Amino acid sequence: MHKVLCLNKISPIGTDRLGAEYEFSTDMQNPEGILVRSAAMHDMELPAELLAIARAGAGVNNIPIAKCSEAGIVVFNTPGANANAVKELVLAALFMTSRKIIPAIEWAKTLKGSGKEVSKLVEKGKSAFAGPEILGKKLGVIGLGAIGVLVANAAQTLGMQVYGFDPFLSVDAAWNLSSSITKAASIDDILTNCDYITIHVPLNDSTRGLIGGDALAKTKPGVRLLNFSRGELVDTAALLPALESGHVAAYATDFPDDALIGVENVLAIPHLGASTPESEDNCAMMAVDQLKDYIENGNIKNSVNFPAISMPRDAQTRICIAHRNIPNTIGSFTALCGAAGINIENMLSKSRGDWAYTILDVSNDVTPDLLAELEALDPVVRARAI
Ligand SMILES: NC(=O)c1ccc[n+]([C@@H]2O[C@H](COP(=O)([O-])OP(=O)(O)OC[C@H]3O[C@@H](n4cnc5c(N)ncnc54)[C@H](O)[C@@H]3O)[C@@H](O)[C@H]2O)c1
Ligand SMILES: O=C(O)[C@H](O)COP(=O)(O)O
Repeated sequence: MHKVLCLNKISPIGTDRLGAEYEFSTDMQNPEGILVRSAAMHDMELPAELLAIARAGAGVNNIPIAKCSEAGIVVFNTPGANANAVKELVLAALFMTSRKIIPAIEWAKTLKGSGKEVSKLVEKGKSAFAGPEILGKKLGVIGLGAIGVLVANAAQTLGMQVYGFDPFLSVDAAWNLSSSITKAASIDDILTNCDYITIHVPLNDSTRGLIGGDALAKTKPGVRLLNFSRGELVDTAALLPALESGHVAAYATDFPDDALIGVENVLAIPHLGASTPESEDNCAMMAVDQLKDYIENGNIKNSVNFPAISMPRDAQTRICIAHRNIPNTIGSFTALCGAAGINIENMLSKSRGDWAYTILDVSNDVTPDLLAELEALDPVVRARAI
C-alpha cells in the first residue's frame, strides 16, 4: 500500500485516480508522496520515506526545491493546467481596472431605499465611475509562458496592441503566440510604452521585486498594473505612493497584502486565479498521474528539479537513481551491478543542470545491500528498486 499525504483541498477527480493500492489522507506519518497546492512547505520536515511532491498547480515557490533535490525528492507541477482560468480572471481585471466596475457597484448599493429617486441618482452619480476602454490600448505582458501567451492572444483579439517580453521564451510558447504580438526587446520597452502591464513570471530570487521603485518610475502616468503571479514580484512599499499620486491608476492583484487591502484603486482578489472546477480537476488529475507514475515506475514528467525521463517497463526489476550530474557516475552504477551479478537489460540516464537521474532495468532481484552501495556513492542522493 502506497501512502500519499494531501496538504490542501485537491479535487477528488484527481485523488480518485490513486486507486485501491493507495492510502490517502490529510494527516499521516511517513508518506511516499505529497499532494499540495499553495500550502507553505519551507518549514516542514521532509519525511525520510518521501519520494515525490506533486504541486497541483504552477507556482512552486511554496516548496523547498533545493532541499528536495539534495534529498532525492522529485518535485512535480502541472504546467498549463490552470492557465485558462487565470487568463479569464486577468481579462476580467483588465475591464475592472478600467471601468471602475467594483466601486460603481458598491456605490449603487448605497442607493438602496431611495425609491423612485434611484434612476435620477444613478444618472447624477455615474460620472464618478467613468473609465477608459481597452480597445487600441497598449498591453505589456511580462512572461510568455502558459498564462502569458493566453493573455496576450486574448487581449489581441479584444483589440489591444500587445507587447510581450520573455528572455527565456520556449519553442512551444513561440508556436502558440499570435504573430500579431510585438516582441519587446527589454522589460524597459514594456515599462515605458504600455498603458496596461500584466506580470506572468514565477517568483524566484531573480524575479522578486521585479516591479520596484525604479521600474515604476519608468512607467507611463496612469498605467494600470496587473499581478496574478505572486505578491512579492511587486514592491508594495514602492507601489503605494505611486497609487496615492495617481501615477499608477490601478493595481489588480491576486495576492494582496495587509498594506494594499482597502487602498483606493487596488483590486484585491483573494488568490482566485486557479479556483475554477475545470482547473482544479485538470491540476489534480495531472498531479496524481505524475505522482503515481513516479512512485510505481520511476518515470518523471513535468518535474521542476529533475530531468524528464520515461522508459517502458519490460524487465523484472527497475533501479531508479537520483544523483548529481558528475562525470563517470554511470560507470560506477554499472560496475556495482556487474560485481553483484546483476544483468542490465535496458538503461536510460538524463541530466538537468546539477542533477541527473538514471533508470536501470535489470533481470534479477536487487538486494538491499546493492541499493545501499549505490546510495553510498558520492554523487547519489537516492536509490530505490521497484
Ligand atoms: N493567480 C493564480 O492562481 C495563479 C495560477 C497559476 C500560476 N500562477 C503564477 O503565475 C506564474 C506563471 O504561470 P505559468 O503557468 O504561465 O508558468 P510558465 O512557467 O508557463 O511561464 C512562466 C514564464 O515566465 C518566463 N520568465 C521567467 N523569468 C522571467 C523574467 N525575468 N522576465 C520575463 N519572463 C520571465 C519564463 O520564461 C516562462 O515563459 C506561476 O509561476 C505562478 O506563480 C498564479
Ligand atoms: O501557482 C498556481 O498554480 C496558483 O497560484 C494556484 O494556486 P492554488 O492551487 O493554491 O489555487
